[in-house]
Order: sequence, then C-alpha cells, then structure tokens
Amino acid sequence: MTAQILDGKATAAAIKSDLTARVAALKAAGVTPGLGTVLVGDDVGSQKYVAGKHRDCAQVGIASIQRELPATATQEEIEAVVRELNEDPECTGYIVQLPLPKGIDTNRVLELMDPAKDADGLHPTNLGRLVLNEKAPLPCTPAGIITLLRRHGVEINGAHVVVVGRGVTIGRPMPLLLTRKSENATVTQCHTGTRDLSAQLRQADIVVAAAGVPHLVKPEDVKPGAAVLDVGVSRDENGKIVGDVHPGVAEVAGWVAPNPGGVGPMTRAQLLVNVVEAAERAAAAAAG
Ligand SMILES: Nc1nc2c(c(=O)[nH]1)N[C@@H](CN(C=O)c1ccc(C(=O)N[C@@H](CCC(=O)O)C(=O)O)cc1)CN2
Repeated sequence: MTAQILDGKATAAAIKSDLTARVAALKAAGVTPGLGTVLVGDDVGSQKYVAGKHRDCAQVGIASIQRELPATATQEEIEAVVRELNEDPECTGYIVQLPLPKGIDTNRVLELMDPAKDADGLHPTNLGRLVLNEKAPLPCTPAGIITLLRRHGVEINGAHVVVVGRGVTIGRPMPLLLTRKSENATVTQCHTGTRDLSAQLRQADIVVAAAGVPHLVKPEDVKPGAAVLDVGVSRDENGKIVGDVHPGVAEVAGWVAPNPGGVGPMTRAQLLVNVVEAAERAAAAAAG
C-alpha cells in the first residue's frame, strides 16, 4: 500500500482564498485585521516560521506588526512588548513565538497577553474556555490537524487517536479538541513515560506524532490503513527537517501528512483564521 497524501499546502491555500474575501469584507466595514508577532532570539526555525506567518498575512490582506528582541532580552523587556501589543489598536491579534529562550518564564508571558488578542489560543483563559466547551480561539496546530483530516474525508468520529507528545502547543490541547462532541474521537495520550509505545500505536486509527524524536514512529508500529500525521521538526546537520515518522510508514498507512508540506502550512492557516475571527468579533461588538 502507498498512502494517500494529506496535502497541507493545497488545503491551506484554499483556506487562505476564503479568508481573503472575509478580510476584504472587514476592510470595507472599516476594520483592518493586524497580526502581531513577538520573536525573541535567533533560532533559525522560529525565524522561518514567523517570516512565513507574515508572508501569509500579506497574501490575504492582514496587516503585519513585527517585534523582535535579542536572545539576551530580559523577562521585563519581553513583558513590556506584550503590554504594548495589548494596547495597540492596530494589532487585533498576536502571538509570542515559542519556545522562548531558557530562563524566561513562558507562562508568565502568556498570562500577560490580552485573551481577546490571543491568536494562538494558548492564554490560560482560552485553554480554560476550550475545557469548558466555550467559544475560544483554537490552538493552531491541533485545529489545523482536524481541518486537514476533515477536508480529506478521514473519519474522526469514533476513531481511536494516539497522540504522542505532551507539549503546550500540540500534545496537551490536541486531545481536548478531539474529544469534543463535534469530533467524538477516543484518545490515548503517549509520552516519554509510556511503557510500550509500539503497542499503543498499533491500536491507532489516527496517529499524531509530536514528540520531537526523529523517526520515532516506524512502519511496524502502524495499523494498515491508519492516518499518520508527522508534526516533528528535528533538524539534521544540514538544517533539513527530520520528522517523527519514518518514511517507510507511507507503505503501511492509508494516509500520511508529509513533513514539510502537511501540518506546518495548516498551523499557519489556522493562525490566520483566528486573527480574522477575532477581528470579526471586534467589528460585531463595535457595531453594537
Ligand atoms: N506561538 C507559537 N509557537 C509555536 C507554534 C505555535 O503554534 N505557536 N508551533 C510551532 C512552530 N510553528 C508555528 O509557530 C510552525 C511550524 C511549522 C510551520 C511550517 O510552515 N512548516 C513548513 C516547513 C518550513 C521549513 O522548511 O522549516 C512545512 O511544514 O511545510 C509553520 C509554523 C512551535 N512554536
């Protein structure tokens, strides 16, 4: 078997085309959505991701506000930028690119953000709203994965999903989204403390691999026909992405999200969705 492709690039392009029309409507109503990014340090991957986010904004007509700080920036300097974006009327939504340099209290930075401007859905208030089933901006990678599966007709309802990883951007929120009534999946969350990862993976109809361990998921770990989404972004000595999924998995799985070209573009597309939805909410509130 050779797996079908969960094409994140093409799906993200379709979402961006829809958003372009919504941004034009907002502008006609006098509201220009603006995405702010806070990038601290010189991690090449983070610089690439942030640059990609601003390229996307330009494509759909969202204004860009970029704040960059050196790797030596203090907690207070980063928090000052967050306070500034909270107050900036041109910035309708923003993100703090993660990870922040060692020694910075990430949770304190996220907690300081205005939850109404949190374009990543990572503010504690918005994560709490997700737990309570209330409307909130959704964490970009988990929401992007669900859209990618849906748009390719992969059944989530009743599926057994194994999520590998427990990080704040993917592993923790992913099961919260998948177990909503609208998705209705059964989720097993695995991590470095899982005793027999292969045994867990072999039960899965859908695998989300977000551990950051190169080629962790091997062909023999995958149930024939399963959908496998690779979210790992380790890099080799030439800076090339090495995912969490062994390339041989494509011979066993029914669907694979390539890496690059799968989940990454969907993460960026969902960010734009969150920015546009926040601007639409602000416009509706202003109209009374
Ligand atoms: N504040 C946040 N920080 C981070 C998040 C996040 O959602 N919010 N997620 C990841 C990184 N990330 C988004 O910021 C991200 C990862 C990958 C891509 C992407 O488009 N990847 C391309 C390949 C690009 C390359 O060649 O390096 C692809 O997969 O095709 C976009 C965003 C951690 N931090």
